[in-house]
Amino acid sequence: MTDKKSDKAFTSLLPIFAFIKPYKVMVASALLALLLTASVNLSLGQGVKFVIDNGFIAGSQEQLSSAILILIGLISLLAIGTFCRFFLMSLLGERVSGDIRKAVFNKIVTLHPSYFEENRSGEIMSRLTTDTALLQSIVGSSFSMALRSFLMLIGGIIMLLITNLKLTLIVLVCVPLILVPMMVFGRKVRKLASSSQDAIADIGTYAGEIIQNIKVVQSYNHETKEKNAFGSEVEKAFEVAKKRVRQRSFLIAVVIFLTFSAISFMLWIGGMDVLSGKMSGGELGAFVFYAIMVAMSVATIAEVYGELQRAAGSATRLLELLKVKSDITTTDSPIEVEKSNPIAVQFEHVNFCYPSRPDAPALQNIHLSIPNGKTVALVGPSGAGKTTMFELLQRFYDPQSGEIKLNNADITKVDLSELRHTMGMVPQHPILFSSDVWHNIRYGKPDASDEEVFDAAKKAHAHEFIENLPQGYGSFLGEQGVRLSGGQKQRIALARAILKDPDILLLDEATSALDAQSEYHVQAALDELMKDRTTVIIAHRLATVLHADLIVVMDKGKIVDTGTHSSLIHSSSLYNRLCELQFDKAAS
Ligand SMILES: Nc1ncnc2c1ncn2[C@@H]1O[C@H](COP(=O)(O)OP(=O)(O)OP(=O)(O)O)[C@@H](O)[C@H]1O
Repeated sequence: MTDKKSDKAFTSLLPIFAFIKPYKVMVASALLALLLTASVNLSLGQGVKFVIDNGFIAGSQEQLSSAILILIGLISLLAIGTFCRFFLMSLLGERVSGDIRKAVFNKIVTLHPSYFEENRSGEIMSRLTTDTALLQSIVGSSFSMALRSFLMLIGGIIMLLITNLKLTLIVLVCVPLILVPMMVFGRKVRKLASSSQDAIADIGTYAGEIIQNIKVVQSYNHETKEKNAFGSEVEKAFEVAKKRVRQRSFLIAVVIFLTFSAISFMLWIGGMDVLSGKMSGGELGAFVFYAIMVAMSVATIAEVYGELQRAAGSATRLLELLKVKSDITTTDSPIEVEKSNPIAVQFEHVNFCYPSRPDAPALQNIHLSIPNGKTVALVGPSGAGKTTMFELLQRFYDPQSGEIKLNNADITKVDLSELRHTMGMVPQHPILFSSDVWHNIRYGKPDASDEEVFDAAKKAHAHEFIENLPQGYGSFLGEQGVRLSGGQKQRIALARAILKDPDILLLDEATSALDAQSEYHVQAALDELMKDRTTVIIAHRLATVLHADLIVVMDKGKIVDTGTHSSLIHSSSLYNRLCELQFDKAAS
């Protein structure tokens, strides 16, 4: 039963061969080196025999010298072969794990966003790093170790049988006697090692969260509390490690005792035979050599077996990830969006629930026309579904029913990258990468010239402050752009969108109030960006709704009213209330 289960587990390793296949020559050379080292290893036993019988026992200095020379020759061959095998296999392991990492990452970046809601990012990261590292050690060392040990085991047993039948039978009885306790303890150690790894991972997660939220920790004076909590996590990990270390030490002691006792027993029996003249001293030497080789091979195979089992788990997880199909794909024969500048947008009876909440409609029967070149403002209380409209427009999700059209072309039939190329999104919280200003603005158009970047920054009213940064456009902005103020981050994000020059602009306004000067700059940049473009804005500011051609009032996933500011202020009680709450009371 267990065997069947592990057989099944091992078959999950098979797809790795697809990644090894391109490196056939490397594998073949490594196997050749492996064969060489295994046969040299086996002939070393004969070398030992020769040295003892022809050198020591025969008492001939000359023969001893030539025997040692042959031995050194064999050892040199062994060294060269081992170098080739180790170098090629390790390189193959690195190469293959690199390829797997790339394949996994390439998959991840194309997956639909809801995949990341169902699967924790920490887990996906560990597939990319830990699981691939485990496969690297499998390809780079375990496979070749297992193969080498297998060859040596078979070869060793044959040599033992040739050398002395009686002693061989003793060895074959002794090996399991040593192996069984080793495997029992080994399994315990492995279990403890994996829980020890889990405990260390917990420590990492804990510290990561505290570092990320350090300001909250400090402002609530929670340093001591966090120190204690972290301390107890560390102690927990230590307790697990202590158990593991104890078991491991015990394992080593037992192995040493059993192995050397068995060798002593063999020497005793073999020594008796030598004394009675039934075998030569050299034969006994060679025999001990082969017996140790057989025992070591069996031990290695047992160890590698455990490792392969663990790797099978990793491989299964990785391959599962590689097999995931994105829910959002381009059809085989995509249609073109009729080119008109700007482009009109149409929501036709759209109904949508997030996959994680199939019973809670986020949008219900949304029917809305956004004429080309116009600005539409979405307003509504929190959770009304405004952001969801943007998510659907960019096809991060597809609606369960209804259609969204750009110039009458259903967006699910349009090429996905073409669709996203058409749109430019400026999120409420600008997303900046830990890099310099160049990289962050060029994200909108990677091949933009320096002049184009300057131009976009100027239009976004960002050029001046960027020039004043310590290294100008080459200034590093820190993780998530921590080295910039809120208004500055927004203007960088706007410059990025200006550089992209999209047909449709999706703008999620910042809710946090900017100071008058930043507000002026951001508004001026926005005016520039919205000129002659179809624009949808999630509006939080009075200036925006006043300028909008159409205001769409949303609540609980539905459109409740549409109109202009002056009409809605009379006709829509919700809009009226929102204005009072959100905008300046006097103005509304
Ligand atoms: N990824 C998600 N998975 C499940 N439900 C979601 C997800 N994102 C949003 N929702 C739910 O969908 C509904 C609409 O959310 P949405 O973010 O569109 O509202 P919003 O109008 O943009 O609100 P806010 O102004 O607060 O940003 C809410 O009830 C929200 O809880």
